[in-house]
Amino acid sequence: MELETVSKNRCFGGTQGVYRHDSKACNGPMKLAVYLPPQAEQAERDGRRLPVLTWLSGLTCTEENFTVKAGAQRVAAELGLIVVAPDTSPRGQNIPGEDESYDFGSGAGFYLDATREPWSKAYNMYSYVTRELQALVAERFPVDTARQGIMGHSMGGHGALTIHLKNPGTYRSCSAFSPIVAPSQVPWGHKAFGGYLGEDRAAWRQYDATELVRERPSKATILIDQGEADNFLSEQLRPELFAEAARRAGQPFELRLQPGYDHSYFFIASFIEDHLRHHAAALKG
Ligand SMILES: N[C@@H](CCC(=O)N[C@@H](CS)C(=O)NCC(=O)O)C(=O)O
Repeated sequence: MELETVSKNRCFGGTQGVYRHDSKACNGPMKLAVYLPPQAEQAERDGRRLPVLTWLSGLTCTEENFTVKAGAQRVAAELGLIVVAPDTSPRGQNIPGEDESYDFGSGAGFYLDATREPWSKAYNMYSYVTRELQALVAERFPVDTARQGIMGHSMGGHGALTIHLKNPGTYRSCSAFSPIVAPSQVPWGHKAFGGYLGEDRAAWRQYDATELVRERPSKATILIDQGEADNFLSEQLRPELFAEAARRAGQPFELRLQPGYDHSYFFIASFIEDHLRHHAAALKG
């Protein structure tokens, strides 16, 4: 698969890269950021492979927000983790309404495969992340596909939880910041799922972490951080709904409520180290 280099910068002894490629699932060019820790060069020479984490960002983000704001590289370098951060939606599809709101269309792919026209021709972020990006990264970087984790923020926290619960053998570790845990029950989810999937609520269940955890809890311990001063907490995020369903289903998890923290990347930067260590420990060996 072709991968065009947009930029490359030395960072904590490794390399922060940004790349572009043509995506089938998203019907056009997609960008992604990949951090290679310093261990990657030696690993490539020795034919060894490193664990990889996929980060999924939230509404309005591109591959850039996490890369420049979370400060994940220092600890990823220490732990020898490759970190991949894709864009959050297809771009430039010329679909009416695509760029009208921050919570639908561009920047708001919701990590699902749309079934409604015209969105279904491009808005296939679930297949993009779990198949196309997966294959591309495995082909182009020294990643150990048996040691993969997934994490994300807000809409990307929803993506991380649902993708882990649907593919626990591939994405073996999971964590989330301020995730949308029950999209079927909150306004962001109603708008996105209604628009991409239609009004048949049965079709929504496969992309709702609170529904999924009831039916198929995983064995991994899911780490969730949530700021208590997050403006979206009570209307859109509602982590208690997931916690209750997870408890009943026997899903191991740790939900940490962090006093004073809001929804921003300042919150993510404050706790990203814990998340990276959580994944590294789960993917060890
Ligand atoms: N634009 C929206 C909020 C969007 C928002 O908070 N996006 C979060 C993810 S849900 C984000 O990460 N924004 C980009 C950033 O902070 O760099 C609003 O003003 O209500």
